Amino acid sequence: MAHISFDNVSIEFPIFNATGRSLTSSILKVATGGKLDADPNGRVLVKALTDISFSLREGDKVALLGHNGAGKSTMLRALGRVYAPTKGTAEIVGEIGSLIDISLGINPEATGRENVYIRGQLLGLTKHEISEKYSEIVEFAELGDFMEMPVRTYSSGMHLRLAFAVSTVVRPEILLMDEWLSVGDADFQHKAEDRLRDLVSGTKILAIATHSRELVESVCNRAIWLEHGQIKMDGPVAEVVPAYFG
Ligand SMILES: Nc1ncnc2c1ncn2[C@@H]1O[C@H](COP(=O)(O)OP(=O)(O)OP(=O)(O)O)[C@@H](O)[C@H]1O
Repeated sequence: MAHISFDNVSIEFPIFNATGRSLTSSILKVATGGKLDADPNGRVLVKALTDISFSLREGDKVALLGHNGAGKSTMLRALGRVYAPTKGTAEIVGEIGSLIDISLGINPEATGRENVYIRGQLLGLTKHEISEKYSEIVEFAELGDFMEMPVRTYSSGMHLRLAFAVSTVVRPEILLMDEWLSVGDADFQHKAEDRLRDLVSGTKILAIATHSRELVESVCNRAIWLEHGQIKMDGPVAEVVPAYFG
């Protein structure tokens, strides 16, 4: 059973070329973003997440809400095991799929076909699994003979079609998204929307960082509101969304 449990998780970034003296308050400054603090040596620390505790179980489709710098992306990266907690423990059980930065690993000098294999392997698929899904990916991306051309010859929309088609071919238990992907021209967007909805409905746990009320209300059943790296509210969409968006 896929599940996630964060117990007093904090994530801090030490900044090596800044000192506490550059902060307007020597102890703590809060503006937009996480909290800025200084360690005993006067080194600046960005406290991106502080004492975060929550658990997610199968069926949870959670929106991460919060102003710029509140900690949403850091939280997604912690959920994806990209960042380990500086303090506390994060237990993440289940196969993770990330639609954050779908172009990651795409090599402009390689052909579309070669990139399907590169990106597919980054997503955790074996060569054999990619070969099995290859025609589905090409059909979805509608790139035809361009699959044999280097990606540097693609338009930006074609590039995104390829990245989207490969990235959405996996069916993870835990799906992480940074906003709803909107790619390609009107026709492709329509197809992409259907594919994303299908992917989201098939996933066991979804975490999506977003600033869109409409998206939260149509896709999620739970919302976590982050403020300066801490949980301000965690509950059903019907409670958190009106409190956050007003
Ligand atoms: N690699 C990093 N090094 C230093 N500080 C970082 C790093 N990544 C994030 N931060 C800090 O952590 C805090 C949270 O950032 P994060 O990107 O998680 O916010 P966010 O809620 O996703 O914001 P946005 O809505 O603007 O995307 C911010 O104060 C940011 O400055």
